[in-house]
Amino acid sequence: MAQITLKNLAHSYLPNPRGEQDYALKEMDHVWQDGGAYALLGSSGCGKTTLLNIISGLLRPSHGRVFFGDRDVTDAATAERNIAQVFQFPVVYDTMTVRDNLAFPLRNRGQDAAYIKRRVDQIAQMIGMEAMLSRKAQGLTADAKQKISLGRGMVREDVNAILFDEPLTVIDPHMKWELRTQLKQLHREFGHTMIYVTHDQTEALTFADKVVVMYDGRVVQLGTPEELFETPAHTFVGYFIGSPGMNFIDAKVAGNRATLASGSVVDLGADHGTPSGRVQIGIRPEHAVLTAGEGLPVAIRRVEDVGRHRILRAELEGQAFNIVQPEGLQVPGEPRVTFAPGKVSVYADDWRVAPQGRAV
Ligand SMILES: Nc1ncnc2c1ncn2[C@@H]1O[C@H](COP(=O)(O)OP(=O)(O)OP(=O)(O)O)[C@@H](O)[C@H]1O
Repeated sequence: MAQITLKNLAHSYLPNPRGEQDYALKEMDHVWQDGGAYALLGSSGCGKTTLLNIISGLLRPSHGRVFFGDRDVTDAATAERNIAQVFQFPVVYDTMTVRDNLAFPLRNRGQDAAYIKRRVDQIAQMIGMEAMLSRKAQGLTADAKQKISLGRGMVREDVNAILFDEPLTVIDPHMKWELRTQLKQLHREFGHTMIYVTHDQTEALTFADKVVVMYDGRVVQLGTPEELFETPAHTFVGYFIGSPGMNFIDAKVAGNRATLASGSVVDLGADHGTPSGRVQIGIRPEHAVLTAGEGLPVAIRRVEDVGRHRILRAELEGQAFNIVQPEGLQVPGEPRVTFAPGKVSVYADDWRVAPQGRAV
């Protein structure tokens, strides 16, 4: 296992990139701790696969270096990096049995037969395929084949890292949840460095200890699921994490006061200085509270009942604004909204402005 370090890494697919816009990955410095379970999360085209391919050695970065531990592997081929990979679609040998497919990486490295049997049985149990070990892979469903790919990716205990690129795309929803839980269990047991690429926040937040959020070729935040929820470092994180995402309202900020376009003032609870650029305040729908008396006037456009709570689709200051209301509460006749103290974030040109005296 190894710590993975990216130094001044950047990548452009163009031979002569002219500016930042020509880079699929903008310059980044980044450390993936040995034994960490990371999810790499972001919408389509933000550079997740590019980054994963650079780590695995399928792609050579146009700038910067990649280290596994102290070793510079930038020019090392995938085979030399001692990693396991699981891709979006199954890669299995149809003519082999399920057992032989799972055993393949171990046999390749000359492990002894008793160990191989023990390890394959353990992995087969994890992916729920003990009963199929003697079957040929041919004719199995795509779902079953992908489980074999996952199992084969995890069968070796001595790899530097396991890289997963959207591995559950073809798996049915119920099994997805089960496999994710088992992957997490496996991580706890064996402590592999795992990097899991996905554009699905549920997948990322349930699998990973640390989530790396990418946007437009950059890592915009690396944090625990709780940090991403409570203190999004970038408006994209606020918008992407949560359901619905964070609300943003244009404002002017001075000290602990945010003044909105209508002249209404929101108390920020802490000094935020006088940020410049496009300044917005960000409020999670869960941190907005409907009242009948105090607060800002809000118009409720639609109510969606989603089980334990309701989502109120509203309008505040002429902009769309979502409120999550606990079950059992009523919408007042002339609704107003207040924000939970200390739960209003400030953004300047999309980046979070930390309250003074506190880290981001
Ligand atoms: N081989 C390539 N040649 C040229 N441009 C590419 C190539 N592969 C990816 N790109 C571009 O690089 C950017 C990042 O793509 P990448 O596949 O890394 O994103 P992604 O986040 O993995 O997206 P997805 O979730 O859709 O796979 C995109 O603008 C994409 O069009």
